[in-house]
Amino acid sequence: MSETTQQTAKILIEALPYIQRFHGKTIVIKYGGNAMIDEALKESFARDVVMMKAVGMNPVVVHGGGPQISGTLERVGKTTEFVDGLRVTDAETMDVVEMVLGGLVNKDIVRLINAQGGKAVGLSGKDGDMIRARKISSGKPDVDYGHVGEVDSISTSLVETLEAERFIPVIAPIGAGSDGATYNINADSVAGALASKLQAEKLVLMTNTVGVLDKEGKLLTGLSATQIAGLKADGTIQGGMLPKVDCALDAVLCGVKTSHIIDGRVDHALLLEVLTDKGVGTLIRG
Ligand SMILES: Nc1ncnc2c1ncn2[C@@H]1O[C@H](COP(=O)(O)OP(=O)(O)O)[C@@H](O)[C@H]1O
Ligand SMILES: CC(=O)N[C@@H](CCC(=O)OP(=O)(O)O)C(=O)O
Repeated sequence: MSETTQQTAKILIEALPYIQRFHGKTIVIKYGGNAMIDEALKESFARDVVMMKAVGMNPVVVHGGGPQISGTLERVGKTTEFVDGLRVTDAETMDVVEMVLGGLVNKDIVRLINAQGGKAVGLSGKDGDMIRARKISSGKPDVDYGHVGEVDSISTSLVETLEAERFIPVIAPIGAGSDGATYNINADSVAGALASKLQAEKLVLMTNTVGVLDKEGKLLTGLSATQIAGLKADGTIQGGMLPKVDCALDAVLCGVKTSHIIDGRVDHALLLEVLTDKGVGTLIRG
């Protein structure tokens, strides 16, 4: 047998303990809009999700689509502003967010997963009364976030029903408020809250950096709550990385075994994280 054949067998067998450990376990994956770069990468993401399902895990996908929302807003001539990583969302912007996230982006991911042989079901947080949201305050007197919400409560019965029937839930981060309004929720926050409620084995946040970087731009492979507080205080962690580390940390503090921030621009990053010895990205500990 050739050396490469042996190497292939070694790589395959390396996955065995992970397949055994994660069999029947829920893994919540946040697929960020910045990681949806091209068709080939999106296809390999979909293949990874289907592979996870095929070996007995329960992947649940929560997706973003920030750049896709911004692109559509630009096309209709509407400016958009982020404050501390969250999009200020007036009523008109909310309509666009719901159309882009709940429609285009959601159905694109569903299509990709189904094309790989999975059975994906696209949902927004409104379906099955899954996500109840409440308006958040920016804490700044001059910034009204409008329709930006945070998770008030999550019902997991729909996700659990889908999991039991071997479907793969694909969820857009939109919630309904008890005030009748629709809310735009940061996708990382939805993924974190859902992972906590499901007591998931893992939360994997896929983004467009190799992980959390220090002041010199070097990858931090592991982070504790104390280290995160320090990096936030000195401005090393900022913008979109703020809600990401916050929800990754909240999730592990609420019982999710591990949270990971990984580079979604790398082909098969998800599979490498879940099924191999190679730690990729940043691991968040409680
Ligand atoms: N310390 C840091 N390490 C890595 N990225 C950081 C850091 N601080 C801020 N960022 C920024 O956060 C971005 C990731 O957040 P975001 O753009 O919201 O991603 P996503 O769309 O995947 O949710 C990175 O591309 C980077 O510009
Ligand atoms: C309140 C808020 O900022 N919501 C996000 C929702 C999408 C998202 O989180 O997308 P990414 O994960 O691709 O950044 C937004 O409007 O962009």
